[in-house]
Amino acid sequence: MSHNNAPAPLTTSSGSPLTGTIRVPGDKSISHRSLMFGALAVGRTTVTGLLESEDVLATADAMRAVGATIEKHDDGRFTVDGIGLGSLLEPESVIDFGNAGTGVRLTMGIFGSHNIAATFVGDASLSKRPMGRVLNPLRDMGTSVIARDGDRLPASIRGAELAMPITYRVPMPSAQVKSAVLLAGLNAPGETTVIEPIATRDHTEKMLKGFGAQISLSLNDDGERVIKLQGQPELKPQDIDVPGDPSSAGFPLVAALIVPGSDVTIENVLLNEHRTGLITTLIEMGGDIEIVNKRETGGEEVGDLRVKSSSLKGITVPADRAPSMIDEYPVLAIAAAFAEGDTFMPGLEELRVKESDRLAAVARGLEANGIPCTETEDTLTVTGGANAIGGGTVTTHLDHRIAMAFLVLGMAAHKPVTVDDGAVIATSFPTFTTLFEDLGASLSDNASEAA
Ligand SMILES: O=C(O)C1=C[C@@H](OP(=O)(O)O)[C@@H](O)[C@H](O)C1
Ligand SMILES: C=C(OP(=O)(O)O)C(=O)O
Repeated sequence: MSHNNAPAPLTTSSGSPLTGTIRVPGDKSISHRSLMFGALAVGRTTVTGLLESEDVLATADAMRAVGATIEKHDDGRFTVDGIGLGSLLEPESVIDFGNAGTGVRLTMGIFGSHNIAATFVGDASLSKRPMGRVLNPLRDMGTSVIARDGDRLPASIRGAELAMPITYRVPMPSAQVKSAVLLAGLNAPGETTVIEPIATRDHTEKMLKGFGAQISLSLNDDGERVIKLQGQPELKPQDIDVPGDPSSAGFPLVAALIVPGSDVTIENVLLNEHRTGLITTLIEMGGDIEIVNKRETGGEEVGDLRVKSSSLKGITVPADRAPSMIDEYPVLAIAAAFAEGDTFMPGLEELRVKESDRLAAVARGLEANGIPCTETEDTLTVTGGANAIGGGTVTTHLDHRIAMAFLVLGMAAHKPVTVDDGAVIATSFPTFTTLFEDLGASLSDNASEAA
């Protein structure tokens, strides 16, 4: 896991246009859930296109620790032989989730309604992140918790003998919190209700339905989403084909827009409506992005993105779009650095509790590279243009998206850009370097040589 890897500085510099056709690895959200739901089903689930990143592999280990058998086969497929809901074994040792917020929070939900004890740890980044947002509703369902001050990791839980179904209104826009409550509700007798005032990614709902759970969605009088789950279903194994991760696609997408003369096609990208905010925003900024070959696989829309370098203009990004592009703001800020005028991004409070305080990390990184920006508690404004930029070293704070976003900056900036730790990229996008080299980008792990 990334917290065990030595920091490895990485530098990018501008050079030739980016050209070619690529595929980004499988979607991280769907990959985590494929392993979790496969573990809760009785029988064999097959997963093709699983993202083999550190976060997802930590989830595989966690599911093995409660009795699932997860294997990779020669053809690249993974199989998950599930133990079945209600039959989880007690893990024999501590569960280490490394850098993975989704992994630990959803797993707390699953374990929290089983009568087992488990202790969770993570790296320095994950140990700073708030876990109360999932531990509080779990407490309401009967889970006992001992956690570090502020409900941080390390944390130990013991699930109730019989979990109580609850009705829970999610206080912040978070698919992880929604999912943790629903997953705990799976092993609670009766109906668990989650009220979601602001829509977030719906992979848990869609995939649980595919695995045979009874789950329904309606809108209440206030227009809030009401999700109802009937507890204790028998989950049936599935064959899952994981589409390309739109959050990972954001990096070649922005790189192709800002590196002059580029023409890149990214195939097989997930186009779930709760994940496409970045594409919408970049098109509004003047980006030449064509969505072709739209099709449906496994209940999800996918398509190919053809993107050519473009003159961008600054815009105001609607705050209510944030949940559909929450992980993409660091790379959007890089696009904004090349756009004419100001790009104003409101509604960013959740960025403060990601792998790093992403609002601050982005602002400091832009400043280190001579790009004017203004940060408030929950907004970022970037003043773009074609001025001399780059030349800085960016502190990544164990945050893969900060590392990748600023490496994209270096591909188009006047001077090379160095990130202090490229090893963190393995959290979500282990093929990042080779994929960009295939497109013609210039990356170097020797900062002095490149600079
Ligand atoms: O449910 C998920 O798979 C995710 C939800 C989001 O987190 P929040 O729910 O904390 O916003 C996102 O940032 C994360 O990368 C993946
Ligand atoms: C926020 C992220 O992930 P997680 O919360 O799963 O660590 C991310 O991948 O940008």
